[in-house]
Amino acid sequence: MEEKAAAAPPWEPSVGTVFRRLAGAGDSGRSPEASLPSPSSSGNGVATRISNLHGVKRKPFVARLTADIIQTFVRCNPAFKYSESLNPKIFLTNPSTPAHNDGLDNANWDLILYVNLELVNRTSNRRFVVKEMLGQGTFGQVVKCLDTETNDYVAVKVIKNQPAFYHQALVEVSLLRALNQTHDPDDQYNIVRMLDYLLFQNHLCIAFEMLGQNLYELLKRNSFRGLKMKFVRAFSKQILDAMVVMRGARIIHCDLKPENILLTPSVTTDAAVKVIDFGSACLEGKTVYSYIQSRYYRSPEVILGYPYNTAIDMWSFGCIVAELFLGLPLFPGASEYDVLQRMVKILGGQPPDYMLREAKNSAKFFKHVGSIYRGNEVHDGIGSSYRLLTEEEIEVRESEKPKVVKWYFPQLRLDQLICSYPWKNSELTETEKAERVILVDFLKGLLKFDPNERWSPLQASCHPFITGEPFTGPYEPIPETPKIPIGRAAAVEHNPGGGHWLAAGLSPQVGSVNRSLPPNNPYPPKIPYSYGSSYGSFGSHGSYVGNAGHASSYGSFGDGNAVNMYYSPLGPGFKQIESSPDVRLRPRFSHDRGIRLSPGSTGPMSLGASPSQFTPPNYQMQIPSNSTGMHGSGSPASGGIHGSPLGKTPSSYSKRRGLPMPPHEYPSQHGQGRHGDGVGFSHSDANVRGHPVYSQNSIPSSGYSSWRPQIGSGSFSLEASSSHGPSQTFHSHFAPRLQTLDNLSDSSAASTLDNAYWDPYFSDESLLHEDNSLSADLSSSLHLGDSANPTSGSARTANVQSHIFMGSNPLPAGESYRADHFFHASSRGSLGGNTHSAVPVNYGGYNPVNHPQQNPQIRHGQPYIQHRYNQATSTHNHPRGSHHNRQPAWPMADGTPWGGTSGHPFTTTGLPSSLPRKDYGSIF
Ligand SMILES: Nc1ncnc2c1ncn2[C@@H]1O[C@H](COP(=O)(O)OP(=O)(O)OP(=O)(O)O)[C@@H](O)[C@H]1O
Repeated sequence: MEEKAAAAPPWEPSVGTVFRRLAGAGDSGRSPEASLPSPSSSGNGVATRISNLHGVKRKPFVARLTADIIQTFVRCNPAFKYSESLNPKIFLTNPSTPAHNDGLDNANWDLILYVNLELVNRTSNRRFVVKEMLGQGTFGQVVKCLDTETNDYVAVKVIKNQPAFYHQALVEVSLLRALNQTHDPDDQYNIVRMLDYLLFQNHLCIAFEMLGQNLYELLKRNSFRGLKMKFVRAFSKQILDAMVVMRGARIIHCDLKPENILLTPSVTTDAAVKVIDFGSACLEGKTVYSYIQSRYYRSPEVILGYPYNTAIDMWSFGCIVAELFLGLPLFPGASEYDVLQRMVKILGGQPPDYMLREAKNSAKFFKHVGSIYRGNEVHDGIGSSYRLLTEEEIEVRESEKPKVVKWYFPQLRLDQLICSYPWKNSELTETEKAERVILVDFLKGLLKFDPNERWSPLQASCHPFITGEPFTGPYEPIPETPKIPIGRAAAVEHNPGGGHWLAAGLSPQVGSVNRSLPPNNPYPPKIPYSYGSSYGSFGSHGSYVGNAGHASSYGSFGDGNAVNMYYSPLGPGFKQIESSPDVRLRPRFSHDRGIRLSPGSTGPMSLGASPSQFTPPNYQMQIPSNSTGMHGSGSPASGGIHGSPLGKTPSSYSKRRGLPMPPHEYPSQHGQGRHGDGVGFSHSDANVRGHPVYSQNSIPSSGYSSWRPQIGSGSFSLEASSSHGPSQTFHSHFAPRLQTLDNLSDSSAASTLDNAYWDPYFSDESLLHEDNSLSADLSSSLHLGDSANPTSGSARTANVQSHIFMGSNPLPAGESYRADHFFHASSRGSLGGNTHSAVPVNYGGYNPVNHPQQNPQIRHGQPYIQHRYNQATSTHNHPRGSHHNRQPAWPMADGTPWGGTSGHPFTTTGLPSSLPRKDYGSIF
């Protein structure tokens, strides 16, 4: 070779051998050797060595040393053996130190996830290969996974291995399943699709379609400058569409906020979002928890401890819309008091007197300054008998200053705030001014203090801000149904223990009134219209006493005389997944499927006080009154926890927000979340919360005698009746068919509880001694594959016998929602011009949920990979090719930036770290 090289010109490859093109893909049909020079021609054996590597030489050198390194090694050394199991694991969970569940979980009961771990649905053998962390929330971790069945990426929520999380996640599964399959079967209404759910290593895993970044991140990326009006409108409309469907299904989301609105992948200029996270949701009429919604988005009625319904979501929605425009939260209070005073200042009113008179927490925030005369109530606060306490008064009362933070925008009324944004001398066009006037009018309807006056999603959908119709003056929605004010139809008693009893049948909804369409009803009867004032059981403060393996839902509903209680998340028809993933939580009672009260029973739920939305209150009714409680010191429900173990952990907080976690933001550590709310925290309340003991005197003495849980009698039985469930006619096409079930009580149920029923820390060993009879019979519509946990015995086997209650198709045969494009991103919404292809508002046949069909493929297809919290770059290409790796919709594909307001006063790229966005009140 040296000779040849010497002979050849220096710029020319010597023999065309080593530099000669090797056999490759294009050489098909030729043997690799055929394309090589013969050893004799090279004369130096180089080609021989090359030919020995013919298996790998087709690939670029870099590939051979990276992606094909194993093959290369094998070629070099046939004795080389590769085993994936020997790979060092790339852990995604933090901390990744084994602590529970035979080493599978960390100290937070999170499954220790690592790259390429396969989450297997044992029933279907569908596998989800973990790829990377997407986010961490209250319930566990959300990871991006490769669905080996479809070869698409999906987002899998891996729920913590804790009973309360598990049960609440079941509710999420149930509600989403109902929404997806029954109410939005064609994926038109901007609600996230649930693809599968399974049980893996004692963790409930829920697979969702993969979505993009959330609206909070979007605002953040826009330096909190707010979005262009056209995007505000487009997103508002889409969220409203989802809310119309949710309300139709009587589902209260309970945690609407920008973080739970995710962008869908966008390949066009259209901006599309979907609502996620039904982990806090409940059915209207089965509202159980009083401490719900994230603080900034928390409605006045929730803050005040007043019965609530789907109107609380409308409040949150109003906050979101304002935030999308302003770029900053409208009521970023550091405590509930702070939020309230911002509401009062910005909106120029206060909650109506009837609400303040009846709400449990009124005295924490308001001072009664005069006699209450019926009919003398002015809801805007003028002439009210109540006045918001000053900070000084709160301080005197609570012995500590209320938590308040400075305002990040001028203290202006809503209209000024919107119309003068960005609050410096900037020229607005006439169109912009007019658009803002419409937006203000829109927001005013959403942010009405009185939930009975607050617009419904359907009413809001008809507002000119959404429809693009000419705005001729303050919008007057057409009434959807005769109003039965929340709370007015029912007496409210204050539980001496701090609980809040909604007496009188638990539901003020008079079914018969709402069963008929109002004569002037402008809407076709496709959407339920009568739930506005229904709320049913107002079990506001169930203390955590554990959840012995039953879905935590119960609540009540009824019309007039009947009250139905169920332990099922979806009420009757939803047979609880009998077994929790953890054997400790397996059910002990067979009455879990439902409890029906006898007609006329109007007993309140026996609820103590709990700050947790997810506090399962049911067993409170079954714990002997002399019980000292079973919260061991290790139990999250014990002591200072005051309720639920569903604590937002500091880690999840900081991970999601990238913000420091102030001590008061640790509800699970310090008790009940409320604690973090400064004035919202009541010590007396706290003493009651979390007390597991059923207390007779916590039940109002009068009027409820017809219903009592059978405590200590060896049974837990309630009379059943099939005649007073809500009738089918009560629900329209969208509504879940709340069928009644007979014989749901079981008098053979045990009456006593031991730690295994409720104490998440109860020893596994104890359970080994127990019989297996409680292994659930897992054959039903909820198929949770058994845990792959090798320790899973039969007792752990969690067959699920669950008939998730599904209504029928929401639309009558032959009817379908219009599929017109409702939103065109390229359009410029302008006043009165109807330039954004608004749905023609035809009150005679208006369908409020017209949905864009512009990107059907993206609703089903997989989006680009958007990293939200770790912001890491994906190393995993989508297996299906480039169209799955679309760029994020940032800016819009047509180059339109999201924000459009110049001269925004904020230069920060984030909210001050001292300003946590929420206190996770939705959980606690
Ligand atoms: N379908 C999805 N596609 C992409 N990312 C998702 C999806 N669902 C959830 N995520 C990500 O995971 C995060 C947590 O999800 P989710 O809100 O459902 O959990 P959570 O435990 O209920 O959270 P939170 O604490 O906000 O209540 C979300 O903020 C989002 O970033």
